[in-house]
Amino acid sequence: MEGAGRANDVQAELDSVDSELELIELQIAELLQKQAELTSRKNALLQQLEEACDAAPSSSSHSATAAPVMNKQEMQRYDGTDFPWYKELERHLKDTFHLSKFRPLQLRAMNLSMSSKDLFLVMPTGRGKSLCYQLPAVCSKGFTLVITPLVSLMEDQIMYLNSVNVPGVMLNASSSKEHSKTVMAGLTDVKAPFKLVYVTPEKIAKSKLLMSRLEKAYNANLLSRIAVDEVHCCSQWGHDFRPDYKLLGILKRQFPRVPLLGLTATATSSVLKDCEKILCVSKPVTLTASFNRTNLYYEVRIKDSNNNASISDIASLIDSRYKNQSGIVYVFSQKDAEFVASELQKRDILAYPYHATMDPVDKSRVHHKWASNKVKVVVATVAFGMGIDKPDVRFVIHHTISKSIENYYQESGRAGRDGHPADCIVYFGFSDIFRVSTMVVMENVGQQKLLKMVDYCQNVDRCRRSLMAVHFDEVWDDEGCNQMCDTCRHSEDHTSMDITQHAREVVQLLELAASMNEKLTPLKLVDAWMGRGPAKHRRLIQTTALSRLQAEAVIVQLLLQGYLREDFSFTPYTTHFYMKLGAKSPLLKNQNHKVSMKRRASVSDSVAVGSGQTKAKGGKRSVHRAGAGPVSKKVKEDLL
Ligand SMILES: Nc1ncnc2c1ncn2[C@H]1C[C@H](O)[C@@H](COP(=O)(O)OP(=O)(O)OP(=O)(O)O)O1
Repeated sequence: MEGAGRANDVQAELDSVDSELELIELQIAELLQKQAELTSRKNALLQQLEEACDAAPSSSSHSATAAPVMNKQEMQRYDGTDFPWYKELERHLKDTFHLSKFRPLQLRAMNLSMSSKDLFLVMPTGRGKSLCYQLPAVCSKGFTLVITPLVSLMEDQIMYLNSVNVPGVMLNASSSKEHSKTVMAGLTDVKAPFKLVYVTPEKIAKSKLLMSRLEKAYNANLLSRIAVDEVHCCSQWGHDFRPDYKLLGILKRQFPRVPLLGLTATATSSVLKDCEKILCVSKPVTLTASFNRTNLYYEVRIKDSNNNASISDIASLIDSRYKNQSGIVYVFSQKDAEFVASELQKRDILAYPYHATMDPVDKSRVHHKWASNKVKVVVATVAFGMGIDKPDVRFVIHHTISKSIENYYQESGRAGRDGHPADCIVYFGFSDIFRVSTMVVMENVGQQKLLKMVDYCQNVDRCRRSLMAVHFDEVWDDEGCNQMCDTCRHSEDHTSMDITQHAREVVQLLELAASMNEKLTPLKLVDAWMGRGPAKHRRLIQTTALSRLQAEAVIVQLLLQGYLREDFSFTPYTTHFYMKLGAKSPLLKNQNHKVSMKRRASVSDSVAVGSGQTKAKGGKRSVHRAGAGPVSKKVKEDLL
């Protein structure tokens, strides 16, 4: 009797906790709604502020704190060609650097820097930041001092400058005495034997001799400009803090008349504020290029457990939409690089593998053949990245998802550097989530970042650009996308599906497994739910009628929404992943609680759920047999 009374009490308390949790859910939903409204209001206000500033006269009496350093009209003046140095800039752009025109913001940055303004330039990787100090260096008296964190970056730059006959030298911890002596002497030589002098921040911090030579050069007006590459390294809030960068404030204190140019591909406004203080520059002009690559088309395709089907799909794309065009297929592992390349070869596609453990000679041979268009496709791990600067890459296909959206942006961003349209397609497979998890398990926020990538892939109703933009502190809305992603092209093509009952079944299954002291890997969970597990389970649980892809999509959704979570255990050889109940799973006990997911309406259940699947432009789907025959004679000859 007493036991029954106690059970009633517990049940009553549980009900009350349930309703409180439900209330919190509602409040969270309301807060999220409010956040969206406020963000949109904030953007509208920022727009109004910008317009008001534009309308104000340039010599306005705004207080220094309220007004931006320069208004839009003033800024646009620096895009002009009527500066005394313009002809020289243009001549060297063509004759020395062999480039036909400036890229967006380059001329503005150069004009500002040549006008002796201090400048922070935030531009995505590969957009041409270096030219913004290299070209002014060539057109100015004396030399430009460049602070770079890595010796390898310096070496690349010097190699490039030598190839275009621009004298550049570097000084770092491993420079020989003789070399250092020559460089030090050159710094005060009025004939300016070097136009660019690259040094590490440690050199500035530790070499008194260097500082005294720079002082002499400054007094002789030979130090024309200071460029601080990877300027975000100054700030502890940046992602790559370098203690020696903290000491670079000495440059502006010692050489106040020399314009400073800080360059970075990644810095929020608070990081830049911090850099401003550390470098002792007062109110620099900040130029920020949008990270939105408008010429890239983003698409997600669902990969089922049959790996060969996705390879056939990739082969079909390369054979039709990308016929004779250059591209990269990114894979997860070295083994995958070999496997996928050989499967593509079997399908008559000349594709070379590339990964970190290959012989360096083979690596550079593959790189060279690809760069010179003798081979169109490289199947590579992310080791194929640094220094890849081919302009005409028309497609980057990810055979496996990247470990974060930031990584995906970088990797896929190797497409379309020439500004012409190019495609970025990622194949999203359920089991890949857990393969990539093993790679990021030790990283600080690795799992969270991976789940954001999964969310990007699972999404069917939001512009893919807008999902990426959040990671760069930017707003790229659906209009800015211009139908250059699959969700914008199919904007009406999704419905909401109630998955509450499915969620309850999955939770019941995991509870049953836990009661039997069994751990379920994600794949076993799907198997068991589909009635493919051990017979003892099948008797006890409600199996699902969903297709495998649907079942996987529901489980991914439950993982993203926090009804499930990943758990892992380590052996000396591998990491095992298991599915566990997540923080929100108790909410399912409440009969009024609802869980839903969005899905593509037009995609047949047997093909994909939550997929961005679209047909290749040529209209063709996979035409090759899975596991097709041996490598063709033609490909064999080309491989030799
Ligand atoms: N105006 C231009 N026209 C054509 N190509 C250009 C132009 N300016 C630069 N480039 C090329 C030169 C390089 O091959 C490539 C990338 O330039 P680079 O200066 O290395 O980029 P970046 O400095 O922004 O990248 P990172 O962040 O990797 O240092 O772009």
